[in-house]
Amino acid sequence: MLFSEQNFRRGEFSGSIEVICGSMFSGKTEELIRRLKRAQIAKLNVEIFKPKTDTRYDETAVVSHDLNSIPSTPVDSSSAILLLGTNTQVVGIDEAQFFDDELPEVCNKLALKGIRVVIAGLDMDFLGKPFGPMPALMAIAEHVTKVNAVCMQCGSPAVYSYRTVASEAKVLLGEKESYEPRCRACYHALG
Ligand SMILES: Nc1ncnc2c1ncn2[C@@H]1O[C@H](COP(=O)(O)OP(=O)(O)O)[C@@H](O)[C@H]1O
Ligand SMILES: Cc1cn([C@H]2C[C@H](O)[C@@H](COP(=O)(O)O)O2)c(=O)[nH]c1=O
Ligand SMILES: [Zn+2]
Repeated sequence: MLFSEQNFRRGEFSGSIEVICGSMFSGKTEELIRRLKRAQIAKLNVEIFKPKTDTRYDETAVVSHDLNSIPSTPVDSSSAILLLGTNTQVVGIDEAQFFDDELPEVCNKLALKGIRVVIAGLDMDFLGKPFGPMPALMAIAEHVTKVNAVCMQCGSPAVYSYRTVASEAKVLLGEKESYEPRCRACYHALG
């Protein structure tokens, strides 16, 4: 399924929520960008948001590890997403794990206004625990897509983000210098 369709109910567009989740390097951002660019090609009004704190590759754009990118608006809370333009038809949100607990309700309000909401985020933190608002978003979504990276130890499908540096902080921005994707067996072999 290409997720480019709008739902119809009684002849009017109705909104929906799609979640793309997985470990680091699993292709979440690429899949988000792919769906949003298709919506732009379909001439829909698309607005894209990311947390202001995520400055890893760019202050404003959403950028994948392969440096595919799409312009976005950095916001410091989920409620700011509700201030979008009145003719917005599709909303994209990247790094959803870093948002506050109000994000699911914000997305629900957008979907009830007829907006298609596409969200990407880490389902688990480096400890293998559910990350921020992601479990609640997955619960209320019409569609959940879980993507896998490649385990850097054995080449199997990877669902965990293993932290390779000494830090217990839940939030530690980084890429390959600080994390590697691992499969279940390699992650639990404790390094
Ligand atoms: N171990 C890995 N497994 C899969 N992809 C990887 C890996 N390391 C680097 N990549 C690259 O990362 C890209 C995915 O980047 P991105 O969409 O930004 O991932 P995510 O948002 O899930 O962190 C892949 O297309 C691939 O080129
Ligand atoms: C596992 C984990 C990750 N992070 C940070 C590291 C990156 O900056 C982002 C994830 O980016 P990606 O697009 O999914 O590659 O999150 C973190 O702060 N804490 C963690 O436990
Ligand atoms: Zn492995």
